Amino acid sequence: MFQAVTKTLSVASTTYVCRGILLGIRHYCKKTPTKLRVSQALSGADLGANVKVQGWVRSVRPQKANVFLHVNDGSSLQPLQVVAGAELNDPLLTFGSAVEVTGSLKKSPHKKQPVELEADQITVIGECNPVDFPFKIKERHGLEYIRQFPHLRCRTNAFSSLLRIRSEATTAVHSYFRENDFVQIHTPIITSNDCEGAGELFQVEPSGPEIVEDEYFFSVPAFLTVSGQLHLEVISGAFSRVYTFGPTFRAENSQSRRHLAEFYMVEAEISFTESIEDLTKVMEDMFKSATEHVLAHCVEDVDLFHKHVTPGHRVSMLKCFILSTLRITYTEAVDILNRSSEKFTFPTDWGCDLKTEHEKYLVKHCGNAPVFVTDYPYDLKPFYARDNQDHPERTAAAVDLLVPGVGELCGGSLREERLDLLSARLEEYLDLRRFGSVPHGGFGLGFERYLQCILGVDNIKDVIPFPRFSHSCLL
Ligand SMILES: NC(=O)C[C@H](N)C(=O)O
Repeated sequence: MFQAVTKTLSVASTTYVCRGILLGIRHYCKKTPTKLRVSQALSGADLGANVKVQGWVRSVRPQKANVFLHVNDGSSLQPLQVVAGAELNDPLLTFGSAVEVTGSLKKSPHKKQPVELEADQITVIGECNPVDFPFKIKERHGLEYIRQFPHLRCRTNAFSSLLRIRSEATTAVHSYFRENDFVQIHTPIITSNDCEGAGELFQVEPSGPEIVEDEYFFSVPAFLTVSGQLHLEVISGAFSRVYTFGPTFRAENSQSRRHLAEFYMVEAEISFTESIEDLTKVMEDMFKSATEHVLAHCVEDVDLFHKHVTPGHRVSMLKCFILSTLRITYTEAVDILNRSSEKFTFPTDWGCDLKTEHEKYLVKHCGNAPVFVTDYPYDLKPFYARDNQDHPERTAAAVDLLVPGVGELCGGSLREERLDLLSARLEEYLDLRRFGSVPHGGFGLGFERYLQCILGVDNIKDVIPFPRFSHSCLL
């Protein structure tokens, strides 16, 4: 069609048409700049290109002839510097406003900021009144302050770093399991069992007028899961390595800095595991591998935390990561506590539960590094933990990982696979042991506590996007 038309034109007019087309293409190219994320723009791969960047203004510095902006879109800690002629300045260009900038990417003379965007158009997409905005340009706001604004704290450097690290740590956990031949199982959120038997359950029932009184929706009482362990144990009867990583719920009426009503738990179950050391080794490897991954992939974000948000944390975090983790038995732990000159509030006799003050002391005693405590008194552990059948003290093949600043991060046990021993303890668990039962073990790791641990964050509410705890369900 195009050829047929041009054939009828004179040479001059053909040239004219071609030039027109070329100009049209150029015009079209200019009109459709490549859309880039801030991280892509900063990588320097598109120097000289006509690009469009969308994000939120992190700073505005008007000068005589120019206005300088920092724009970020959550893809990197570093914002993109935008340089525009003073004529593009606009009173609506304020800290927190959402903008779209088009222009060309240039090499910048500043070492810290190697790429900048020379703007030829800036559009304010969403206004932000800086007087009402809770964060101010040059102020460093503490985690406690920004926690009051759950809908806006992702705009701060600290929390946006946290979210990127959290995402990368999630990938790291999945990578570890994938590389080690585990199969991921989606265990249910709604369940009729209370795995731990600890009674910290949220009951699930529909709301609304259709509810028939005295009738359960599922015909039996149903709850939000407190642990995926029992479902993993079912699957581990056919798959020797399984894991799950999802939301977990505990109705603990606690406002502590280590508890949430909704948190993420990493749980694994490994068949043909015969010693607590084999299980401990998997916990240790996962912990190290995930931390190594986070350190390698989130250099700037982790640095921000260790330098500004939780200064001084780096050393102990690196220790957690580099050293192989100490192992002590519960009996040794109690000996350490009893030999110390520390005055504890709670008793430290053999058989007593280890309280936060004890865990803190043990971690300090072990050089402010993580420590695995194994072989707890049988009566302290849930019904499924394997009886070590030792004397005179009876212990269970269970292990907890204690870490600086957080206390218990991870807990696991060999599961009692011997039907006769278990039958004395719990009727319902028995069918899992009737058909091809094998020695196995598993563990659960509180993902938020892990983040607290590697970043040195004191309060668990600061490492989850939307914290839920008693009397608080904001947003
Ligand atoms: N999967 C596990 O071993 C975790 C353990 N059931 C807990 O909830 O702490």
